[in-house]
Amino acid sequence: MKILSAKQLSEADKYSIQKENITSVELMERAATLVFEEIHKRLQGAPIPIKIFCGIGNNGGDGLVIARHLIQHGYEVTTYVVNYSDKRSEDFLTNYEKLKDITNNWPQLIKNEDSFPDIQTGDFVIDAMFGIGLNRPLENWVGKLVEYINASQAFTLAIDMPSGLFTDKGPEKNSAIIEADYTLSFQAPKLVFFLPETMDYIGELQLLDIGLDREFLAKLESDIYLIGKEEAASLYKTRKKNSHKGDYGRVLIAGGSYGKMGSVQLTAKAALRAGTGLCSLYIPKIGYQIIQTALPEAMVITDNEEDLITSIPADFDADVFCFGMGAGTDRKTVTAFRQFLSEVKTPILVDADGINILSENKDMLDLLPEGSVLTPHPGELKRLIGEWKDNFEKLEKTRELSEKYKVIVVIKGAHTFIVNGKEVFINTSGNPGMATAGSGDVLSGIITSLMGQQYNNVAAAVLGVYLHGASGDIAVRELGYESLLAGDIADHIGRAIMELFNGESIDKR
Ligand SMILES: NC(=O)C1=CN([C@@H]2O[C@H](COP(=O)(O)OP(=O)(O)OC[C@H]3O[C@@H](n4cnc5c(N)ncnc54)[C@H](OP(=O)(O)O)[C@@H]3O)[C@@H](O)[C@H]2O)[C@@H](O)CC1
Ligand SMILES: Nc1ncnc2c1ncn2[C@@H]1O[C@H](COP(=O)(O)OP(=O)(O)O)[C@@H](O)[C@H]1O
Ligand SMILES: [K+]
Repeated sequence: MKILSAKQLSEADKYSIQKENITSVELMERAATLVFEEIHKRLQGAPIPIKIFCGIGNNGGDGLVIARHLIQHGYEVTTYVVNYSDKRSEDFLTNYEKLKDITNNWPQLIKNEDSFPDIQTGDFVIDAMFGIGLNRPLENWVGKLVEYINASQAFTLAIDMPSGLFTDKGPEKNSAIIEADYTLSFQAPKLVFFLPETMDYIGELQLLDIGLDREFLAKLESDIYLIGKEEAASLYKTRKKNSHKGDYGRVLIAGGSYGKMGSVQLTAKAALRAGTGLCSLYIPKIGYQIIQTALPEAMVITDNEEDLITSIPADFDADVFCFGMGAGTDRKTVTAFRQFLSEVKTPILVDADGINILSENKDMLDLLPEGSVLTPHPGELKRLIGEWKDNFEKLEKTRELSEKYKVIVVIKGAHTFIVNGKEVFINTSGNPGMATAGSGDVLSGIITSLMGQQYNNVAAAVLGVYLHGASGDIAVRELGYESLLAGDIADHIGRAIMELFNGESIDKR
């Protein structure tokens, strides 16, 4: 699904109005009625005090429509107009009159701090103050009102987006933003819903299809895509009955050092679970017995050195190489990686200490084969691209790095971002149970495995990240967040692949 900007969404509104030959107030009625239906479905007429805070633009207009329907269905509603200026939008005014026509309980005006209403913890607050039209931070008493609502602890539903949040840029420091428990957003997801610094304001997210023109939406250009089950399933390649292990990739995973052999073991296990035909590991001598015992399906080659890696065989017959987990940054390992990069021809996946080595030796970035994949967590990314002022800048700097070195960068996080030049894919699977040691190693194994199975490298990264999160989601249902181990993520990859197709076994499709 495409992520659209505020400008594109307004254009889509305008186009759809023209094409369908409806008025903008009719579109508002349609959108806000959908919101009302969602609320009604859940509340089922419950006598909960509902307090709707409306701005004076079209987001406020939505709030007035929602108020009208709720009142007509017998709910206990108080409507407030946050009267920050006299410039009321036409559609707001139309719905203001319509609301006055059906109730004597007219909207109350809020004009300063003295007119803030009482809000109880058990109230249901609807935030219809500002949507995609916000163009500057909320100030003075309007900002204070937002903080007052947040402090109330009442359940808060944001319409289209939490008030105070911009659609296409990061918030200014200390600005007032509604901390929603739930956001019902129109038509398309907005980028800020997924960025680390703003995602917490959204609460749970639900998108409402308000029926904007499909052809127009399809033609809108966007480089940013949201990846869910449907998108992931479309990337999946079925297996042929007439095939053998050589068809599913020869993988070489190089890494590990004294005390860190678990990392490569997790990567190799994940690669095998994700379908790799032949998996070999290149590790220091110390790891030989550990790996052979823990993972009999993998083959092992050892370095001459006992505790760390001092060479990596670039001439090994592999479709894809993976380097970095648990490898350390000893001078000898840096030299080995440099030598390997100067010889290797196929794209590689670089994680963890591999990325740290690149950060400390930036000239080595030039040696990365085109289409290689880097999988930094934010700390590793910072070492690679330097500090950023907000997540929009982080994304821009990552795009520059990706374009300059022709590599795919996977920024790991609660929502992992896969950056391929200008293109960005945002993952939606995964859960906080996955914030556990080694889960990044498992991700590297899955992506490497798919690269080896002849997925193109971008598809491997996108599908790999989705499957990693989906495996974690399945494992957590059995184990709970706290108990989830990285190895459990690896163990559930098969189920995650099957769930792409609603649980059907897919090997004979
Ligand atoms: N047909 C459609 O288009 C549909 C639209 N829909 C709905 O419309 C919403 C967009 O509506 P919108 O464009 O009217 O913008 P909105 O978010 O209400 O705010 C604009 C107002 O805020 C003001 N303002 C801005 N920043 C401010 C600040 N910091 N402090 C104070 N004031 C500030 C700004 O004033 P100005 O900058 O001109 O002074 C203006 O008055 C969208 O999110 C969705 O909910 C749906 O019904 C579907 C159909
Ligand atoms: N809250 C979360 N929601 C979803 N995924 C998460 C969450 N926390 C961590 N993850 C995922 O877990 C992995 C952690 O990777 P990383 O930080 O490299 O861990 P490690 O180095 O211990 O292997 C990433 O893929 C990340 O996306
Ligand atoms: K809002």
